[in-house]
Amino acid sequence: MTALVTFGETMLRLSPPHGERLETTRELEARAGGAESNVAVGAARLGVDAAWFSKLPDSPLGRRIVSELRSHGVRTGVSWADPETTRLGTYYLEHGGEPRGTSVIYDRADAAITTVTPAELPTGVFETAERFHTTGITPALSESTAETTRALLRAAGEAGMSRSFDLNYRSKLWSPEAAREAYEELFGEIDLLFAPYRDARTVLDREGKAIEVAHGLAAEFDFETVVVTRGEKGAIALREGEVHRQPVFEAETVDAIGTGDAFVAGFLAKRLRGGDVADALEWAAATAALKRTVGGDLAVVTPEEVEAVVDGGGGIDR
Ligand SMILES: O=C(O)C(=O)C[C@H](O)[C@H](O)COP(=O)(O)O
Repeated sequence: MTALVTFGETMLRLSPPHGERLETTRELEARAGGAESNVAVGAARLGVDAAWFSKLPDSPLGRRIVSELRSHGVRTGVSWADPETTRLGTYYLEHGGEPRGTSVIYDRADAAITTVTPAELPTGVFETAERFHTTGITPALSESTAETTRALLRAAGEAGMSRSFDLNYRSKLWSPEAAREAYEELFGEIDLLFAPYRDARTVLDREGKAIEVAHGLAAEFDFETVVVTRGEKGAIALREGEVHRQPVFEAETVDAIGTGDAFVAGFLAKRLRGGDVADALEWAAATAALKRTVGGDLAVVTPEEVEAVVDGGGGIDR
C-alpha cells in the first residue's frame, strides 16, 4: 500500500557529457529530473512504497518520464494531457567544475502540469497513505499548481497524513517576495518543513544561526518538525523542543544535482521505516552523500549502502 505520495513537475533533463559545453556539444544525455519525483525515487529505492502525482503530455516524452520513474519502483498517478496543446518541461544542465560552476537553463513554461487540478489526481490513496511531500517549486509554476498544492496539502491533512514541504527556492522561477507570500499561505498545512538555510535567509528574511532559524520558524508557524540544511556544514532538526545535529558524510562528487532531494528521501524513508528524527537525519545525510557519487538527478542507492555510510563504510567491496 502506498506510504508516501509526492506531487510536482518532472522534466526531461538534457546534459552534455562532463567537460562539454552546451554551446558546442553534439550529444545530450536525457534523464528524468524533478524535485518531487527525485524524492519518490530515493524513498522507493530505500524500501518505501512511494507514489508520484503529476500531469504529463500523452506523448512519447511524457511516457518516457513515467517509465524511468517506474523502473525504480515508483507508482505514478499521472493525469495525461493532450500532446497537441501541452508540452513536457525540459531543463538543460551544464556541469562545470570550479571556477565555472554548474548552470541550468529551464524550458518549462506552459508544461502540462501548469493546468493541473486536484480532481485530475488519484487522491483516493490518501485514505491509507502516511506521508505527503511537495516543494516550493510546484506553487511557482502557475496559479493552478499553486491552488492544487494547497488543495492536496489540505486533503492530505484531512486524511490524517503527515505533510512535508521543502522550500526549494528557485530564483529563475519567481522573486523572493512572491515565493514568500506563496509559502506563507501553505505553512498552516505543513507538519515538517525542510528549509535550506540559504532559502530561509533569502526568502523568509531569517537571520542568525540554523538553530535560531529553526526555533523562529517552528514558533511562528507551528511546525511539528523543522529541518535546516546548511550544505557542507551539515543539518539540524528541531522537534518538540529537542535539537538534533548531523554533519555531512564526505563524498566524491560526480553530480551534485539532486543532493537536497536525496536528503529529503533519506529522511522520509527512515521515518516511514520507523526511525526517530536522529536516525532519519543520519539516513538523510548518508543518502545525500551517496547521491553525489551517482550521475543524474536520482538517488540510485540501496538501504544497505546507506547503512554502510552511516556505519562509516566505503572503499572497495570484493
Ligand atoms: O529546479 C527544478 O525545478 C528541479 O526540480 C530540478 C532538480 O531536479 C532539482 O531541483 C534538484 O534539486 P537539488 O536536490 O536541490 O539539487
